[in-house]
Amino acid sequence: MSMHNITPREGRVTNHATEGQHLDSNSDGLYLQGLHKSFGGRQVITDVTLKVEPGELVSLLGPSGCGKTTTLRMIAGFLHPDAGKVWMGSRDVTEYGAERRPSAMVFQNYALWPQMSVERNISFPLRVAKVPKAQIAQRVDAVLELVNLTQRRRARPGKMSGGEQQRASLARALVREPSILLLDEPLSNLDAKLRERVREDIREIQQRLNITTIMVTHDQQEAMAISDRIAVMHDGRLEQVCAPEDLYMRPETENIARFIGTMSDFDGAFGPSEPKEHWLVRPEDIRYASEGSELGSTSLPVCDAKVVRTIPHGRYEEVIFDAFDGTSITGLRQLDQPTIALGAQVHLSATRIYHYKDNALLEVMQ
Ligand SMILES: Nc1ncnc2c1ncn2[C@@H]1O[C@H](COP(=O)(O)OP(=O)(O)OP(=O)(O)O)[C@@H](O)[C@H]1O
Repeated sequence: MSMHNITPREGRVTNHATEGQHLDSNSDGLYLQGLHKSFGGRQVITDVTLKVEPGELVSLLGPSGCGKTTTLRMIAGFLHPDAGKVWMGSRDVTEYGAERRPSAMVFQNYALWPQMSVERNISFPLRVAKVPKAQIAQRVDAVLELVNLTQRRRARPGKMSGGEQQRASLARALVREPSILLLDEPLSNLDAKLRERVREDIREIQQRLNITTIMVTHDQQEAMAISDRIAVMHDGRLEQVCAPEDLYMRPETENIARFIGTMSDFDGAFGPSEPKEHWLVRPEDIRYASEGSELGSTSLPVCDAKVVRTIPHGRYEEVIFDAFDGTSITGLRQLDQPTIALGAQVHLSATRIYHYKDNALLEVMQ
């Protein structure tokens, strides 16, 4: 990637329409090979192996404390693994410090220097690296344009919005022309509305530069919205690495099934004289019929329950059922479906159910 050749395409970030011009990309792939890390005798990363293709955006997703940041810091070169290797392109960079790696990181808190203008902040890494002045000016201009901050180049971080600070921090990482971009919870300091816009901006820039990117997040919607693939971590291990839609439709472990979206426990039987079995089910897959009316044909298990709560969400409402064994099951009612009274007794079934044993997916029935 060559910053001074960047010709922005149409988009919210740049507002310049020069569609059709492409960048040369020297984006590196990333390969994490069997990473392990312990702190004070406690193992926090176990055998993390992950291959990221050049130009791909992969999110590391998982609950707090699962090891996402530790993994990112080992990729960046701020932390040395106890075992395993980090490859960038064809180079083993495990023994390199952060400054020798072809990667750059955007920090969660932006880490901008308050006393410096945006352009001084952005040019800083190049001044430290003693890049010739004319080249610095060119590269800073290009990257400011890329993140749409040209008009704000003389502003200090304290006078900028959260979104602008985020873009300045992204620009400071990109001005080094890294071949791998590392994002540590890049949107967590922004309010909900801005977060959606900035995440689209990040994706657009990432795709325009075709730069290999690893993003740490605990926000599944964020990961779903912009990732090519999502790597889900649990307790220091990678449990599943796949496209966002596969993660939702086919969670390979019970941990992930319960972490992504909503899953209810569903104890149902295939027939009146059949034993009950334990399943997991998504709200949109629940079907209900009030006592005395037919559920329609279903080959999947059925159980009895009553409506205990409805939660409006605008276009639809969540319906919370209590099964008679005490479990709570969440279903949905679209606004064009008949209303359902609190306390109503219903039969429940599902169009798709998941069966797990010892955390592993055994079968999906539909
Ligand atoms: N320098 C350290 N010394 C001791 N323990 C650490 C250190 N850094 C991380 N840990 C521990 O390692 C585990 C993984 O932490 P890590 O920050 O990687 O998780 P995370 O998934 O990024 O969580 P969060 O989303 O809360 O940032 C946690 O239990 C944490 O307490």
